[in-house]
Amino acid sequence: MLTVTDLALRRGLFARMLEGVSFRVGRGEALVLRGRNGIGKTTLLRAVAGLGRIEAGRIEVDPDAVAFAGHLDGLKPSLTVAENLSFWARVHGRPGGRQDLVGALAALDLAGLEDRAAADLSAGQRRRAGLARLPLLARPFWILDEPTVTLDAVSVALFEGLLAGHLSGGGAALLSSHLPVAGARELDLGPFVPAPVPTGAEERW
Ligand SMILES: Nc1ncnc2c1ncn2[C@@H]1O[C@H](COP(=O)(O)OP(=O)(O)OP(=O)(O)O)[C@@H](O)[C@H]1O
Repeated sequence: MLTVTDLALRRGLFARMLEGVSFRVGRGEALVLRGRNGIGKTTLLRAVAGLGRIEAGRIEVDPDAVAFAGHLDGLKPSLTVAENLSFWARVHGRPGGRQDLVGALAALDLAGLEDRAAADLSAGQRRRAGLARLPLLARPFWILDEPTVTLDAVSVALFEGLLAGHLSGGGAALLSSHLPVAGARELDLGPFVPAPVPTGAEERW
């Protein structure tokens, strides 16, 4: 479902990172990116989601298969939970009527919170509202940036159940997490390797 070949990325103008990264994620698989703070996990996830610049290499994935739940929850604070989910459904070409949200709200234990403004949610509730787009959009490839941050043990178990159901239904996922994720393979992005100085630069200096 995803093939990444010899990838190098850049964030901003000067910060080059992650040279020669290659991996595949197939149906029924989850792969967790591991590495120190700042190594480039978010940058890599954003690139796979089509949100970042590729310095070298190739990313092969069907963009219409992707549902991205980023490090920030992507919720507009002044809108209610239901309005936020409706917005996300419609942006992805799905119906976003009240009835269409029921399953996703239940899956993330948000029933009863649908009319609360996102600004008034607790951190864990906000994270669950951000993750509710996954069952809502029903897309086969999930890209998740630290999905369990701020979740309590019950909510982590809820998320793991959701992920397990997604994988057993033929879906796939690429995640970053500093915590273990049940049933997932891991890719250690290793130590940061500075980019080589471009040929000829020494003479100019
Ligand atoms: N907009 C930006 N412009 C320039 N550099 C940036 C920008 N955003 C992030 N960076 C840098 O890019 C590097 C990779 O950041 P990234 O967020 O991908 O790391 P990460 O592995 O996800 O870290 P963490 O575990 O802390 O979430 C960091 O050194 C960071 O400071």
